[in-house]
Amino acid sequence: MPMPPQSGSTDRSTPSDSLFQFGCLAKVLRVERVGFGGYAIFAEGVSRFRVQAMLQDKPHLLAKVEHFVEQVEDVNSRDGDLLTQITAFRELSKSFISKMRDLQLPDPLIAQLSKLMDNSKSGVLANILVSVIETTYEEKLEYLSTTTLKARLIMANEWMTRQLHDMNDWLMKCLKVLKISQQIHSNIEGKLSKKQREYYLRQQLNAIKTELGEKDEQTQGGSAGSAEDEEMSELKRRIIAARMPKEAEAVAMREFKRLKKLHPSSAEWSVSRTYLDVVADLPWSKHTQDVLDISKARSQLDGDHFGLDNVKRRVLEYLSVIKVKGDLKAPIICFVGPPGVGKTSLGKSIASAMHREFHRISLGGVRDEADIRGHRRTYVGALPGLIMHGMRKASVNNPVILLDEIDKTVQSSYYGDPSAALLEVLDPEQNNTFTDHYVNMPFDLSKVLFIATANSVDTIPAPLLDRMEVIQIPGYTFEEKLHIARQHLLPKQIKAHGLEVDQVQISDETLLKLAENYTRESGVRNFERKIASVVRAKCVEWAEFKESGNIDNYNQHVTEKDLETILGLQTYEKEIAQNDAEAGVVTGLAYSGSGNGDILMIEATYMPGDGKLQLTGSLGDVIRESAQIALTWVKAQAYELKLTRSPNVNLVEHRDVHIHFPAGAVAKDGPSAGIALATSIVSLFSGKRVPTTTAMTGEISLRGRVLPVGGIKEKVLAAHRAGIKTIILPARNRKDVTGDVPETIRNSIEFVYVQTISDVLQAALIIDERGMEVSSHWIPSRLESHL
Ligand SMILES: Nc1ncnc2c1ncn2[C@@H]1O[C@H](COP(=O)(O)OP(=O)(O)OP(=O)(O)O)[C@@H](O)[C@H]1O
Repeated sequence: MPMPPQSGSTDRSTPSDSLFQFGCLAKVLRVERVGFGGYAIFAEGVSRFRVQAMLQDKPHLLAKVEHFVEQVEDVNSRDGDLLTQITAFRELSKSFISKMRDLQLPDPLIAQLSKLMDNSKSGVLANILVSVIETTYEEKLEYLSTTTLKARLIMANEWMTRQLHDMNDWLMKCLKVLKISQQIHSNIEGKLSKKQREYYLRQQLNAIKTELGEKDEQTQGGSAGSAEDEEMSELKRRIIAARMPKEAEAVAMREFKRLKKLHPSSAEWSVSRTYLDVVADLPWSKHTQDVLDISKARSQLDGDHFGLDNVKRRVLEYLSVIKVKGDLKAPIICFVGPPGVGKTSLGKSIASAMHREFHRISLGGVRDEADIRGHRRTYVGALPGLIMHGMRKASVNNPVILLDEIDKTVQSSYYGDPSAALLEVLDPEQNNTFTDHYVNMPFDLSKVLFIATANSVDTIPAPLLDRMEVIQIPGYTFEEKLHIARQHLLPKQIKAHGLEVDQVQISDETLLKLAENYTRESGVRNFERKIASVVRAKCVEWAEFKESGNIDNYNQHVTEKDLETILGLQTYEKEIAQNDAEAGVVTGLAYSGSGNGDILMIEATYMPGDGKLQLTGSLGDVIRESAQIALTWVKAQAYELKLTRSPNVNLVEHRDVHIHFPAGAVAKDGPSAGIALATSIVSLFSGKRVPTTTAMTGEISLRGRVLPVGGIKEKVLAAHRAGIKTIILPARNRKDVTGDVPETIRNSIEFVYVQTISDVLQAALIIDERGMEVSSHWIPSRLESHL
């Protein structure tokens, strides 16, 4: 039904007489309850109409009307006057926008208004603008009753020109325009977000308050009571409470002011808000009080970890220096060792010994510099890097941060070099002004105690390694594992399963068998898992007996037989000792990048051919070159080694040699198989065999010298686990054996230290074709006399 355009009609007895003859047909979009008993109606104008005849007064007005279809502007129109008016109106609209910019209205508001201007026909736009600019009531009625577009534009242009002179008063009206435009261009129902509605309502409220003179415009942003304002003041409070350095606080406050000006529904608003949240959360000045009691730290480390005496001593020295010197400008310590030897848990112990917060950052697989240093805020979904994230999590500026698996970062990828970003973090001279790309302000990391862990130093970039003090944590012997299990792992697992310590009892022999037969690792992680399986099985047993009321029949002892029932048949055995020796087969020792030692079988054979060397078993370049060197050396020494009858005969003239490293799926590399390769070739051609209980490691040079290699302790432990009785090692590795290898192992293995490959052959090839020991005298290389 048409609505009277004059809601304030005074003469109710003859309504039809007091009504204006023109009206506006409107579509009701929404009716809302406003306060007590009041309603707000949101309506969208559809078209003009004129009353032709009043048909009825009561119970409601009924009239016969004539509708006017809105005249649409036609750019091809021949009416020059109309086109002039349209152009003038468009110009005025532009001035309107630029005036709004001058008034520094929020950018999103201006953007939306210009969009509306670009997309709306001049007629529609004129209707909107005339309804909000200052016009008299009569002028409004005149506008309503004007049905031609040209006439209406003439009026709009005149009034807008008038209005533009006093644009300041328009400030609030502009907001109204925006609201109207939104209602026209979107289906209001459900489309306006809660925040948008809140924003518009608050703007209206402010306008009303300004009208009533209750408050001035400056204070409009801070109206108390509104949830959003409370949120903003809370944010401001947090920024101030963070007690940032002066410059940082100035940046944060500037951002905060910008945030206040932004529209809450804009993307920029949430970006800015998240940023301020992060910045306010960072522990700029919060820290915990260090408690550096060296004797307490010692007992904490002893209580948490068995053995590792060298490591603990070094850690205590480190802590003492911090205590005496009072700052952390000591090199960052890096624990290097195979998996499961307690590197991470040592870091935790250090943190609790110092009463500091602990946070672990896993660097495994990090390949992007931005992972460390964050993304610039201009990126969609930008976040701070791992370091700042860690600081936010730790919520104090002096935590212990463990950079786990620092050797596993991907170096120099397409996305930048993460280790380059770590250089700044780890340099005590530079890290007091670490700048994350996201936070974009310097943050002081100098109070943080960084500890790094790695499985091997080989893959740590040299500049990074240079900033760290490496502390090696080698693998454990079975005896050590037994003690760790007895003192730590078993009680820990029993407790974790809700049992009492005396409810699961395992003898030392059984525990040792568990370690020897079911695990083959340098650390104790798998061992702990197996212990957990055993305890779990006992837990089930105990629960079943309890349920059946036969708790007295529960047997807390775990025997070796039980291990087989619970864990199945033993997974590993000392297989080496039981194999038969064969010509061309030699046991080498390997040290993998993950820090584990292992035995490495080498098999050689020959067949008719023309002297080619074939190598298989996933081999890298270095190990291939070692094989070439070994073959060249053997060919050069063939006569002296009694492999050929004359010095002029080529050992492999009519033969191809094939050397294979079983476990072909496992990649192998490095020079340390050199002496084993040479020995296997000599064994192949001489028919003399190497006992299966003899293993060897060492690099060879073309002149037959044996050069030292790394990973000795790991290799020796692996050999011991595999049942090796004799190990042939380079003489220059003697110090590694005496220094690192536990005495019990040193006593159970015979070590033969060698200078040349001739020494190796002498020590290794002691079984002839008939299985009898020979004491052949190997003639040293002619070249050696020149050494
Ligand atoms: N000497 C030890 N004394 C007591 N428990 C130990 C010892 N060494 C290792 N552990 C235990 O072994 C488990 C594995 O240790 P942790 O996770 O620290 O290994 P890691 O060296 O950091 O391994 P990775 O290199 O795979 O990260 C932990 O439960 C830890 O408490």
